[in-house]
Amino acid sequence: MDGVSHSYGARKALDDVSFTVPQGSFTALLGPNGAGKSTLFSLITRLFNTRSGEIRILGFPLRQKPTEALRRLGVVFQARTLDLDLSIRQNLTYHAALHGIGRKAAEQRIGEILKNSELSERLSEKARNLSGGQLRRIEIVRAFMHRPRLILLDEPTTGLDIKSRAEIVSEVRRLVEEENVSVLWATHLIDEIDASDRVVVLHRGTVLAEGSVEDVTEAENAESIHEAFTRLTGLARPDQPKQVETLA
Ligand SMILES: Nc1ncnc2c1ncn2[C@@H]1O[C@H](COP(=O)(O)OP(=O)(O)OP(=O)(O)O)[C@@H](O)[C@H]1O
Repeated sequence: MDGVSHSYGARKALDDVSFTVPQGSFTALLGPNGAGKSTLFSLITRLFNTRSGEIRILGFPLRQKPTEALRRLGVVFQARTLDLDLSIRQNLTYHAALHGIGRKAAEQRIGEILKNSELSERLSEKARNLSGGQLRRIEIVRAFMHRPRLILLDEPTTGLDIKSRAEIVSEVRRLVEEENVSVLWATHLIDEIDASDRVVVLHRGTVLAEGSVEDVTEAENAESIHEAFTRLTGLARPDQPKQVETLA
C-alpha cells in the first residue's frame, strides 16, 4: 500500500498511508478507535474506490487488476455475516461456490481446515446454534476456503470472552503457519500481539510505526510494545486524558 489517503467529506480518515504485509507474516494493524482501520479495509476490499495512492495485493494493483487481486484475498469483517438459518456446511459450501469451488472440493477443504476441531462434528447444525466465538471461527474458515494468499481480519475478537479470543488468535496463527498465508489483523488490543509479529501502528489516519515488535519497541526506547504504542499514540499523556479509555 503506497501513499493511500481517504476522506469522508472534509474529514480525512487516512493520510498518505504506506506499509507492506510480507508474505507469510502475521501483521497487526494496531490502532485505537477511529484510527482508520475499517476505512483501510474498505479500500482494500474495494467497498470504496482508492482515489489517491495505490494498493497492491500479491503484486496486482487493485485499481488496474481488481479480479486478479481480489481472488487472492480472504476477509473477515467486523460485523457478523453468516446466515443463521443455514447450516454451517451450507454457509461454507455456498461461499465456496461463489469462488467456483464444487461441493466435493469444498467438503474436502472444510475437513482440511477444521481437522482436530470440535466444529467439524457440527457442520449439519444451523449456524444460530453456535456461540459468538464459534461463529467467528466459521467465518474464519470461510475466509480460508478459496486458499487466499492474504487474509484481512477487522477486529475479529470484538465482543468475545477471553477464552474464545485466545482460541481465535491461535487458530489463525496455526493457519498462517500451515498455509503460508499472510494476515493483516486489525486490532486495538495489544495483548493479541505476539513477539514474532509485525506491527503497523495507525493513529488518526497516519502510520506512526512499522516493523517487527522488537524494532518498534526499540525505536521508541520502550520496555514493551504496549509502552511503545502508548508513547506513539500519546494515549497516556496528561495533556490528552480523554483518550485513555481507548487503550486496550
Ligand atoms: N461513513 C463515514 N462518514 C464519515 N466519517 C467516517 C465514516 N466512517 C468513518 N469515519 C471517520 O473516519 C475516521 C476513521 O474511522 P474508521 O472506522 O476507519 O476507524 P477504525 O480504526 O476502524 O475505528 P473503529 O475501531 O472504531 O472501527 C474516524 O474519524 C471516523 O469517525
